[in-house]
Amino acid sequence: MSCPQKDTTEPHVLKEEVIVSGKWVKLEKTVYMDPSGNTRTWETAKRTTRQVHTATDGVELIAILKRTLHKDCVVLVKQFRPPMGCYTLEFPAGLLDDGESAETAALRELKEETGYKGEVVGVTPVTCLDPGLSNCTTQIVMVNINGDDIENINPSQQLEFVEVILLPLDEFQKKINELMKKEKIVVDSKVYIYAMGISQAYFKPRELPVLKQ
Ligand SMILES: Nc1nc(=O)[nH]c2c1ncn2[C@H]1C[C@H](O)[C@@H](COP(=O)(O)OP(=O)(O)O)O1
Repeated sequence: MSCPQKDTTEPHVLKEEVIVSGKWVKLEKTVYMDPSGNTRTWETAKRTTRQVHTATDGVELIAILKRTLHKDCVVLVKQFRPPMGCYTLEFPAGLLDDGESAETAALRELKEETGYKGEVVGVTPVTCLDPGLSNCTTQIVMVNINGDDIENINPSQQLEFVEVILLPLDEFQKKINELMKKEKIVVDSKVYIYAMGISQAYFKPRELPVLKQ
């Protein structure tokens, strides 16, 4: 018995037209062919700041502060974000400068936003942030901070309106939830997903039925 053939096309972008452009952000009409071969349009937001020769707009850091006789802590930043109209809790982050690698940008942003000097221990490929709205991309950089290092004992950050928040890794999700109860703050989804992943990895294996008895 033969299966009916389904007509499909490799979807692709045909044309991009700028509708309006500001200094930092532009709105485009994206004309594309869908998988059925129909021509359609999409409203797309883009940053104007993307550097040439890179597909990455910026970096975000999962920075872990490691100190003798202290619990390992995740380094977060709290700041007022105009598009949200409120304070947010995020990983330290920033846009790439011209010619900069993700690793270099991550260590520069860490120093600027938190005062800490770190060491890169891992980096993701280019990942998308909100692909139904925008072509914005990020690379997440894993960084360890030696908190016993003299340079990291009293870190002084350079940004007046950014508050550094340290939360213990072993109670990460619980501490975020407590902070959200105490303050009117919106948590970045990557931060919360990381917290859920850590909880899952630490605690869920112990919830296997056989181990619960
Ligand atoms: N969408 C934006 N609107 C602005 O009015 N200004 C913006 C936007 N995006 C970035 N910026 C400005 C604000 C900062 O002065 C610089 C660099 O931001 P950076 O620190 O690299 O990134 P964030 O910490 O994530 O803001 O760009």
